[in-house]
Amino acid sequence: MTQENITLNKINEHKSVLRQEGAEHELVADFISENKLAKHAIQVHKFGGSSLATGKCIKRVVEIIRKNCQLNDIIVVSANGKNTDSLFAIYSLVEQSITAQATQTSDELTQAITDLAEKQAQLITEVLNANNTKQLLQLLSKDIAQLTSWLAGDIVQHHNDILAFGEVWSARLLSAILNEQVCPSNNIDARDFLVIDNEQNCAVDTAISAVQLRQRRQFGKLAVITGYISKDARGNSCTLGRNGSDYSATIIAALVAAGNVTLWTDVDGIYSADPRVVPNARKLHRLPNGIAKELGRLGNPVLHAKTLLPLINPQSEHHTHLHVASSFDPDVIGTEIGKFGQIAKQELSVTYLNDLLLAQSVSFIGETGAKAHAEFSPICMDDEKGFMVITQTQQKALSQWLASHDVEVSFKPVAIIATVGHRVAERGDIKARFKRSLKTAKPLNIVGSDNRHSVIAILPEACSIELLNTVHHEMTKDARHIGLVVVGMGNIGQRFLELLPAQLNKVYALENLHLVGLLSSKKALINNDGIDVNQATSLFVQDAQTYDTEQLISWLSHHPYDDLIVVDITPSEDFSLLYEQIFALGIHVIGANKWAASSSTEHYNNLVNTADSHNSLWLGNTTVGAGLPINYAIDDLRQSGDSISELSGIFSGTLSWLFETFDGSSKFSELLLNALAQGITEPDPREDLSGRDVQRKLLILARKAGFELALEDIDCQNLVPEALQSLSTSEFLARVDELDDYFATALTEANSKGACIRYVARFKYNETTGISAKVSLEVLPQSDAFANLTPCDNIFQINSLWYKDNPLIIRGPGAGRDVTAGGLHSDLVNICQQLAHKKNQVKIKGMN
Ligand SMILES: Nc1ncnc2c1ncn2[C@@H]1O[C@H](COP(=O)(O)OP(=O)(O)O)[C@@H](O)[C@H]1O
Ligand SMILES: N[C@@H](CC(=O)OP(=O)(O)O)C(=O)O
Repeated sequence: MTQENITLNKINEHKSVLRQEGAEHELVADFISENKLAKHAIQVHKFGGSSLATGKCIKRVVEIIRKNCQLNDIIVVSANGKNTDSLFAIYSLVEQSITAQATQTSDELTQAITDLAEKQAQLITEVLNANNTKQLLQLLSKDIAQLTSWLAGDIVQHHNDILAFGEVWSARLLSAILNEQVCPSNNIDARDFLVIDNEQNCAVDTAISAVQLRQRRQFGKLAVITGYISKDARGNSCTLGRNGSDYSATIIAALVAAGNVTLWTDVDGIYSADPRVVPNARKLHRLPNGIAKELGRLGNPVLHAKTLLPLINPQSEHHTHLHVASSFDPDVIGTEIGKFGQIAKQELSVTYLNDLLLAQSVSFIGETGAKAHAEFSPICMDDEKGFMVITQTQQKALSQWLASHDVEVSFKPVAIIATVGHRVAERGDIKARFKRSLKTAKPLNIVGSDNRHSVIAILPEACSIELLNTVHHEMTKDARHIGLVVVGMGNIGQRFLELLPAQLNKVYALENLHLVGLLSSKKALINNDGIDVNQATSLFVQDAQTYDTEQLISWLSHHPYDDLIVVDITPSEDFSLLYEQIFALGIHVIGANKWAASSSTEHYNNLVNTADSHNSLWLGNTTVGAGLPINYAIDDLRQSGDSISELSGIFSGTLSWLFETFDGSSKFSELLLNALAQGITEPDPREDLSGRDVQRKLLILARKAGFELALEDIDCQNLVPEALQSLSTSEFLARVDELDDYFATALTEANSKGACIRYVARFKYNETTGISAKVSLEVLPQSDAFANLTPCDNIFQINSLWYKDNPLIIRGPGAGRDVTAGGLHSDLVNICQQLAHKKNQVKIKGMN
């Protein structure tokens, strides 16, 4: 949200330069016209009552504005905390006292007004400097006098004027603190520009409202506008209904063609059920417009039913993004509401509404039913059975409407619980699950909504928290969307991708895994709506774009998945240096890349700690022995209580091939060139002969086994003589026969004792002598387990408390396309299985 913004300070600087140049006039026109350029489009930020409830909250909001806004943005505010509730309560005290003619209420009323005034005064005093405090307290006391006088008069006439105080005070206070601490700001009462038809339909007169808003905004000042309130054509105060400030924000966004609306609240997004009472609710990262609209209609408090209306205008080419974020945790990515592909459409939510009425009448059948539907937009309706579910406030109007048709109606109190998701009313499997989960609630009826995005059960009693949790669990128990990013489009990367479609089809644990990123060192193809796994490589070739690390980290920081797994199939040290940032974002890594796991002790420990503290998983079975389950075996022994004392074996497929094949019948150099031609060695065979690769692998395994050591703690015999070490590859290959004498002698000597030569890795731990580790050419008896391998095979031998005299041995191909890509798939399944047991964490202020 912050990236494209110019900070207020920068704008101010820019403005003062332009002012000196006498160019302010152009700038005014520039900023105030409805600018449709994405980078400069106006952003609307709406702060709900919960975000403005206390002095501390307000200061947090000021900080969000300082960081995220520019001067032509618009702030919309709700009443501080529960002030609207208090104003409603005060109003009904007066109503009651009028009907009951009771005198006692007047004390209660005085107390309620005093409490409200004191609370507001305390907020003012807490956040403003002395001068502004004085000024705002004077205005507050004038308002309280006005409120008291309205309450003593015709309260019905002033109903909305009374309710409006909450937003008026809140906007005035926020604007004052911004003026004092951040930037010039003007406080606008929406009743000065926002004209609606009537309170029932809240249809906005956009032409007049847009012109009046333009007149009210002042160049160079950040506008703070009251939410919730408006006026009718005669200038009377109106409200947009409870929670209506969200709707105010989107109306204003449409009036100024804003690029973005952020609804700042106390929860970090929209959840699959009310997170205050459903602890396992899932955050919906990307909510399709139609589903959001249906959720608002069916009771989701974060989304007022009308919020989306101003933003979904099929005639307009302009598109405004809508976000929900938490002002208590502004850096957490919230929910984005918009147009999304298949993955976002798979999410299900559960919502409920109590205090409704089931109206039954024959005139809800057929043609009159269609008319009733158009007139009342019921929660749900069945025009064959002749019933509709409406709100209590609609009862009177519906009765009158039916009376004019001369038909009878019966009303019964009911509640609804609904499962909401893309076209769920057409999904037999979802309807069946929903029905099963409702068994004990004995619903009166279950109907699909007109827009097909919900299945609604009509309940004879209020929806209990228990029922909500049961239904939610049943509908979402399998849901967890995991994004997969594959980095490295080389030989193994390609094979990994080739195997992916079949894996996704046959492995249950991968059910909700979606390929969303493909990266080479220079290009990236990223698609949050999923990349077709059957065409991954060709789509990459066709559509990948150049990228840099900053862009990559920014995308990783904002990904919309429950979990993201990065599979690093590169040999790149540079990429391994990003692991720490990746882990810090809670992203999991499967690394075939050896750099990170064999980096310096300090770096490695940092990585492990960062991954641990952010619940990021790190698997790297293929760093050693390709697909052979050596890392898993070591992990398993450690976790089971065994302690490993020795690790040894032949860890290099290349050196295994060379020494298994070298029998003296041809020169060592001939064999080496042959291996190079077959692709058995690295392009520069010295990388294999240096022993560094084996040294790194031994370090990785020893660390896995729980020992703290560094690369330097492992003695490494370089099989390349010093004279050949610093040559270019071609120079080395031209002089490769200089290796022959050494290996011929070593082989002859070994053979004379009935032994052979092998390049062996050995790690040993002894309580008294400590750690000893080396990788070197050894002379081994022909009977040794390491002596008789199929060329290219690896062998790993573990000695431990449990495998003392007769060691545990794992042996098999230690390199190759299929086994390595297969090993990576095995890590992938393993991570997905672990994630299936992970609990969600709902972030709500006060709850965690
Ligand atoms: N499905 C849901 N997803 C997110 N929040 C929900 C949901 N259902 C209920 N809530 C609750 O709605 C509250 C937000 O209500 P709202 O009145 O919009 O707040 P604000 O004061 O910011 O306007 C949050 O505290 C949240 O706990
Ligand atoms: N203050 C009004 C309007 C509103 O939208 O408030 P909030 O954003 O706190 O839900 C109400 O309580 O209904």
